[in-house]
Amino acid sequence: MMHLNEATLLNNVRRRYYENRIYSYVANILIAINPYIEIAEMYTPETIKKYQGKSLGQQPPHVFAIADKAFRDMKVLKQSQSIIVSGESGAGKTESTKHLLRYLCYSYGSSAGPIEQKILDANPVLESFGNAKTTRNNNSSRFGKFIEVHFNNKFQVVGGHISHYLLEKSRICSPSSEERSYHVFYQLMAGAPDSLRQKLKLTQPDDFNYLKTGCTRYFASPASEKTLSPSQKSAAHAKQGPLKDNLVDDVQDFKTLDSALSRMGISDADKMQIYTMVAAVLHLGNVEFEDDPEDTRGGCRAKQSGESSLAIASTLLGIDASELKQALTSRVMQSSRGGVKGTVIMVPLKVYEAVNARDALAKAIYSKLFDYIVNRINESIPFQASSYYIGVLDIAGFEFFTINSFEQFCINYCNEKLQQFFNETILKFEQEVYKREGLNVPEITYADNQDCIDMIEGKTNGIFTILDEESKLPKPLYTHFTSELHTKWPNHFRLALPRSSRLKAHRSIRDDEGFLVRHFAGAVCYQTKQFIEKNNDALHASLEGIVQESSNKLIQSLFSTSNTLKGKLSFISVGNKFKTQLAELMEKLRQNGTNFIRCIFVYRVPTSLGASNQTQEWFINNSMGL
Ligand SMILES: Nc1ncnc2c1ncn2[C@@H]1O[C@H](COP(=O)(O)OP(=O)(O)OP(=O)(O)O)[C@@H](O)[C@H]1O
Repeated sequence: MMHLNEATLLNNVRRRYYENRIYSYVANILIAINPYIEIAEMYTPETIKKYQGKSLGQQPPHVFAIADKAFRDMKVLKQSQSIIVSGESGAGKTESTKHLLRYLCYSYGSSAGPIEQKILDANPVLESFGNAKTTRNNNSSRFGKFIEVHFNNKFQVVGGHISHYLLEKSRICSPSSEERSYHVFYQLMAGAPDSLRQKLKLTQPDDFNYLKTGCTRYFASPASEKTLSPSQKSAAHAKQGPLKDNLVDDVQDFKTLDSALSRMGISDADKMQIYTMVAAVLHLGNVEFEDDPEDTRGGCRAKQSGESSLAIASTLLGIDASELKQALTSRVMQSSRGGVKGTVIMVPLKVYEAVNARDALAKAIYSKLFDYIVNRINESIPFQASSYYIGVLDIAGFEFFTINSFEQFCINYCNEKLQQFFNETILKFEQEVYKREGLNVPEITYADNQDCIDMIEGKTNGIFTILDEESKLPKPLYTHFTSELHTKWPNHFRLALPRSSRLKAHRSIRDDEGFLVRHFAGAVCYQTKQFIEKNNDALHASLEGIVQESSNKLIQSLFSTSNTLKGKLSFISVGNKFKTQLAELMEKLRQNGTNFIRCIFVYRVPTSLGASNQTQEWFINNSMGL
């Protein structure tokens, strides 16, 4: 390109996109535009063959070329490789990841032998439990992942390993109105055989509090729709028909999930335990609470209308119904004087506290189930003698909404770390090459974001540390945490009060209810209201106690390792866990060779504008999240 700037680059990829050439290179970085249609011949076995052993540039730009480059670099440099796939939600990261894995397994495995098949089988399973319909993407991954494909010293695929990050938990109890919870809930209701649905007492999405706040329609093709009986459909589904997507079909996807689980070596009995836990979460959500007029201390009781749900949930969870009821409506406290444990007292919970306890239990069950599923996948793709691996990182890009909470804070922190890594790898490296070759290229300046990272993760006054300290107080308060933050970082360029936001909606947030971080990609204003709850992975002791004694072996084992401090509210820091996981990931990335893929999402031009100057303007303003 004669003139290289954002506008010419954008125009170039746009013109290529209109010719179905969705891939372009900027140096070694692949730009991938989501085509939203199947492009003929794009990913066929013949196309795979064309890229095998070819240097970048010998064939048109392609995600396969990056996979092959990683493979060749691994072989020649004798070094493990990473492929970092970035982009906003819906940009095509997960689809690119799947193509990369398919390419590696087909090209350098024993032509999709059992191990390769199991690596590929991980995708439908992960998607059932970790993906959901959002307003931006019908199949949005609500967790980050680093998938390693391991090779032996002959450079053949021998196994794999998946690490996962930050499953979005708020979705489990309250998906927002246009969105859905995790696919598996709908897949079970739409696609499981009658006998299984009856056993699990699964009816239709409207019947469950945890689903009915969101969209209750299934994804179904015309053929799948015909298999659904009226009793399986929600009112919205019956009225408006199914949601349609070429890649998502709840009826079909249940069958795919079930057979993928079997191929992974999960027995019918273990599958039953998995499905049971999924159903238990839904029934638990139907247990509701009201003030107890007989309790003088302002406690609550379970509503009569939810008794049958309580009974079903307890049966499925393998715990006694009355014990579950008690653990949801009260918690155990043990007074300690002078280090000696005193009497045990039952503290009644208020309605909102019982609701929080119930939701915390549901989230804990589901997220532990997700951990278990990933562990089982990893057990199914073991390797003894791995020499090197190629790891593909598929993790959410920078997020900036009107309301930004703890999840956005963690994701944006992760993106700060990845941006720093990108700066180190690409920009520093390029400049070293220019210098070495004596090219007179002016030095490229870029904003160093170490100060932002330090402010977030620093051991003494980092935001995560301040949050953890607040969480350990007897009565943690988000307003106190927020004030502490502003006090400890009064004049830092990266941290400001919400009122300094350019957005009107943020300027009305009180000083002790939010903070603004000037990230590398822009300023984001965070609302701290739920930071303390979202940063705590612990259940209160009474609840933890009863699930640990469940007669359901899977539930018992999943909760057995938890470190409950008997008689006290324990605290398990989500932020700290993420920080540690991310440090491990960055360490791996730094040791490996690196390849970058940047996915871009193209908004479709409203057809109402037609071919006009307005369309052109719309496109320039809205088209690509570069
Ligand atoms: N290469 C492709 N060819 C055809 N369609 C694609 C391609 N890549 C993505 N899509 C379409 O775009 C949708 C969104 O892609 P994908 O799920 O990969 O996005 P993502 O970046 O992983 O989003 P999220 O962060 O929400 O998980 C897919 O479900 C598919 O319909």
